[in-house]
Formats: sequence, C-alpha cells, structure tokens
Amino acid sequence: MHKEPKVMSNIRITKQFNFETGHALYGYDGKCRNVHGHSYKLSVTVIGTPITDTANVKLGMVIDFGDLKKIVKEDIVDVFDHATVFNKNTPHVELAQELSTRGHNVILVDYQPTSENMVIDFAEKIKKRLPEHIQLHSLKLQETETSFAEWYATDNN
Ligand SMILES: Nc1nc2c(c(=O)[nH]1)N=C([C@H](O)[C@H](O)COP(=O)(O)OP(=O)(O)OP(=O)(O)O)CN2
Ligand SMILES: [Zn+2]
Repeated sequence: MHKEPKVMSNIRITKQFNFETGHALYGYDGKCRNVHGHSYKLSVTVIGTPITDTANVKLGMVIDFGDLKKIVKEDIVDVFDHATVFNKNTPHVELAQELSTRGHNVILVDYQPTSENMVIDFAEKIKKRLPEHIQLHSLKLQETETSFAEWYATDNN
C-alpha cells in the first residue's frame, strides 16, 4: 500500500526568562547615563520540526523546553542576573574595576549596553549552543514595560 510522506511542519517554540541587571549608558544625553537597573524579560523563539521518531524520549518536541532553558540560563540569565553591565571601551571601566574589587558582580562588554546591543550579544551566544537541526528564530528583550528590542534571524541573513 502506498504511504503518503508525512508533512514535516516547522514549528516555533518560545521560552521566557526574567533577570535583574544594572547598566549605565556612557555618554548618553539622558537619565540612563546614570547607573540604574531593569527587570529584563527575554523571550527566546527557536524553530524546527517536532521529533517523529517514536523511540525518541523527546517525541513530539522541537527541543525540550528544559534543554532550551539550560542553554539560556547558563549563558545569559545566570551571568547577567544581579550583575551590572558596563561598556569596557569607556571610562566606566574604572568604575567597573572599583566595584569588582569591592566584591560586586560586574560584566564588562565590548559595546554600549543598550537593549539593541544586548539582544545581538544574546543571539550570538544562543546560536552557538543550539543543536544543528534547530534554528534561532527570534529574541525579544524587554527593558521596561514600554520598551523592547527584537532580533530576527530573517533580518540578519
Ligand atoms: N533605543 C534605545 N533607547 C534607550 C535605551 C535602549 O536600550 N535603546 N535605553 C534607555 C535606558 O536604559 C532606559 O531603558 C530608559 O528607557 P525608557 O523607555 O526611556 O524608560 P522610561 O522609564 O523613561 O520610559 P517610559 O516612557 O516612562 O515608560 C534609554 N533609551
Ligand atoms: Zn536602562
């Protein structure tokens, strides 16, 4: 009997994360040049086909939400939560060194820590950790209730 091939649907799945991070925008012409913090919300969306192998314990999943959580927690949430981010290419590096010496959790990055640049950094970090058959589709980084930046793979090919 002829069997129709199964249609492999691409499905997007999303996991959301929260973390509290401080930052300062060196040289900015507004209040965000001061050291302050945000309750960031990060939505991570990946795309792939659900596993159809009935012998696979992950049957029906694009990726186990738990496996996605492990990647994002290890590379982003656990690193950025309750840390303060400074641009290492500015005099803020001295403030960062002083805070670090006094035992504070400081992250030096190679960019101005806007939501745009942070979401680019996060996209690179997550892409490196995903299995080959799963693509990063998009990220949404919410800085305040009314402000967010989005990264889409389709915008960056
Ligand atoms: N394009 C960007 N603009 C600003 C960023 C940014 O990352 N990208 N960041 C800041 C500040 O860090 C901070 O997030 C202030 O943002 P803003 O939305 O202006 O916050 P407010 O609380 O003032 O906004 P409301 O309109 O009161 O909600 C600044 N700009
Ligand atoms: Zn801010």
